[in-house]
Amino acid sequence: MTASGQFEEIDFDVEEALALVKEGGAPVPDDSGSTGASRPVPSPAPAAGSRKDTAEQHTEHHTATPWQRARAIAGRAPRRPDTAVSVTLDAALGLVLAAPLAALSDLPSFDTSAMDGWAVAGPGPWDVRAEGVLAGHAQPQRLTDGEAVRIATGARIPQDTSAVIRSEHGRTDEKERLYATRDVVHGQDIRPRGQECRAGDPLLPPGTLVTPAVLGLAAAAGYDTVAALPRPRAEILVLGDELLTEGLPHDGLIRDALGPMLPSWLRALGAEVIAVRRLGDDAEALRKALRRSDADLIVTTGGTAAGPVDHVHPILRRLGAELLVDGVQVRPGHPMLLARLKENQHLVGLPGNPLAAVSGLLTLAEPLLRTLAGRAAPEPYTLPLQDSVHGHPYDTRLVPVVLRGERAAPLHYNGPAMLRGIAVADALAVVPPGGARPGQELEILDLPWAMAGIEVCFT
Ligand SMILES: Nc1nc2c(c(=O)[nH]1)N[C@H]1C(S)=C(S)[C@@H](COP(=O)(O)OP(=O)(O)OC[C@H]3O[C@@H](n4cnc5c(N)ncnc54)[C@H](O)[C@@H]3O)O[C@H]1N2
Ligand code: MOO
Repeated sequence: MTASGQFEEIDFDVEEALALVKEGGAPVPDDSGSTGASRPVPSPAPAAGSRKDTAEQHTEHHTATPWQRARAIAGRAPRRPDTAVSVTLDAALGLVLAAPLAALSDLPSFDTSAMDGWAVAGPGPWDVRAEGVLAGHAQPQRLTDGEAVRIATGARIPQDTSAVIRSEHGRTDEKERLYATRDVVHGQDIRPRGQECRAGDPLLPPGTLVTPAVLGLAAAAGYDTVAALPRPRAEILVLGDELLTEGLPHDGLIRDALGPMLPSWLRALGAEVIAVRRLGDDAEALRKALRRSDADLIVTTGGTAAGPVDHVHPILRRLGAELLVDGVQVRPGHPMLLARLKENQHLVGLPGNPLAAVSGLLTLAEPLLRTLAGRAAPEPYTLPLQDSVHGHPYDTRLVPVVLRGERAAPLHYNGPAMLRGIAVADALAVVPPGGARPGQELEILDLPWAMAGIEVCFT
């Protein structure tokens, strides 16, 4: 069935009909000179004479967004307001704090011994008490001058203690009298209550990424749950009749490489993947899936070009979606697209060629998910290139590289349909139009397991 055949056969609902009526005359959102790419989805094949601006629309349709600008547009997606959730510590890793983390108690919450040894009072030698003090025990009896008590690291300091002597810096005689083998400084090896913070002290601002260390700090400061921004919810729609989910390729059919790859890739970028659906090349199934989805981000694979079964553009148009990015000046992956389906719902259309899809993930999905999850952009960095890389005459290239010492070595097997290069890569190098020579500094995009690997392990 052709795309246009499907177009006529399927029934319209009111919103879709309105979207079509508005087509060509739909309001072009004010991009304030910032995106230069925000526009209604143009018709792939407008009827002759139906629009005066056909030629202009056609030209615009083929105006791809520069790579940096496409990333910036994706990174400006508005977050749902007031979406903070209370999350138990074991589920908070990789999220971003939605509220300041203030200490719920003093840290430490009591004067505590920093070392195993003796707590002593006054000048030595000291009589050592029969019973020692261990961590987690109730408040020990106060010391009197000339008295010592064996004490464990983390145990409560008895009142009137003047110092702690480490076990290796003291010796006892047969009468249990303690002698210091080094000078004793008043207060040594005692961690006073509130040394790190007082109850109410601000510890971390909102927007902090919850790392393993943040979980430890939150627990130490008395938290069972934290207020965090939820993971953006992503749904994956895999398009293509030619895809097999198991076994060897045969008879023109190929294995689906994206269905197995995308969920963990999106998780690594901070998303919660709520569904993976295989829709074949069925325009109506795509339309229904888009209408039904309540995901924050829908990722489609394939069908972005202008072939007879490339349904993404026509269906977005039918649904009245707003194309924010329609093609990007990047290789591979130039047919990638970003659309707003409705308020707080975006679609990233990844090209079907697998490395082109990776390029789309890092160009559009990464900044979008980062913004939705409230995470800050990583600090950009460059590395010198080890060997020369051919460039595209006009477009940016993303080339898989391994990081060797202080250099980025480009990998072979970097064609749009190939995954051999990226499978052993540490990162992608951003190659400017025209190419790059050995020693040239190139921007490096880390792969998400290097950038935010904690999410990969824990979701
Ligand atoms: N006339 C033109 N044709 C094409 C152009 C162009 O500019 N003009 N661009 C080419 C480029 S570049 C790409 S990339 C593709 C993008 O095509 P689609 O997004 O429509 O993707 P498909 O046609 O569905 O598939 C392309 C290719 O990838 C294979 N594929 C698809 N899905 C998967 C999957 N899940 N796992 C593995 N491989 C997949 C599919 O079989 C095709 O071989 O368009 C070019 N054409
Ligand atoms: O996106 Mo295509 O080559 O650039 O595969």
